Amino acid sequence: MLSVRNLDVRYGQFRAVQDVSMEIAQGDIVSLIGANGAGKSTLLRAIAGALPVYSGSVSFKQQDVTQTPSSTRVKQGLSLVPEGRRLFADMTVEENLLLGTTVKRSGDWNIDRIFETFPNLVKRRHSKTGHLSGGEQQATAIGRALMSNPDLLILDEVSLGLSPLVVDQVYASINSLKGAGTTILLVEQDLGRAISFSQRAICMLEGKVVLDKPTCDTNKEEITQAYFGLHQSNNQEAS
Ligand SMILES: Nc1ncnc2c1ncn2[C@@H]1O[C@H](COP(=O)(O)OP(=O)(O)OP(=O)(O)O)[C@@H](O)[C@H]1O
Repeated sequence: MLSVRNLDVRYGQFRAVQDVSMEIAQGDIVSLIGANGAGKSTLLRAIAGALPVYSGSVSFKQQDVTQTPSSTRVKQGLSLVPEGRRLFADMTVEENLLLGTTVKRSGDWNIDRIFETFPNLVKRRHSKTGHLSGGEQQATAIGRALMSNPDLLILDEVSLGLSPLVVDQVYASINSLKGAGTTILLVEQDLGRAISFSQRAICMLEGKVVLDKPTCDTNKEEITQAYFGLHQSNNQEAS
């Protein structure tokens, strides 16, 4: 589904993402973990085409998309829910959701199914998103991405700014996507949740991937070590 090879992304001279490679297969659920500033958002934005790549490549469904505009990647089935949600505050929930259909990809997602998946949005259907709670905004942002019927859904910090209860609700909704076969790459800071929700954990430190393992083969301690740089090399077995 996604193949990232030796990716470098820079802000001026600063290498925010350094020599990152990863392969994500169809149906994989992958959590991206790392401290503030580790390069997670930069990597996700580069994969989605929102940031130019300095070197390396991104392939999506066997096609090199390294130089492809983000709008074309959405049409191809790659959708990013960015950190901070980026909704149109003066438009209603329904209007924001309908924006997701402008790419006209066929699939099972339509506005009725979004409201079934996120029942907390039903009563807010005609409210401007600027007036919504954080959880409602997050659900709208995820719903808008789903309206494009993505094959790969990338979620940057779904839990950011939400209360634990609302995070549970958002995850319960995302959980229903697993059954639908959608491939998901998400940033999750809660290691327990990352391990229980996803099949694979990728940890970044200072722009590099320092751990990439199936969650059944790792644990909180090993990921914590990688997170703080106590883990020496990628894919190193815990001793
Ligand atoms: N527009 C920018 N210009 C210059 N440097 C930037 C820019 N955006 C991010 N950076 C730097 O790049 C590095 C990686 O940032 P990035 O936002 O990708 O990290 P992150 O892992 O997503 O962090 P967080 O969890 O805080 O969102 C940081 O050192 C950050 O300061």
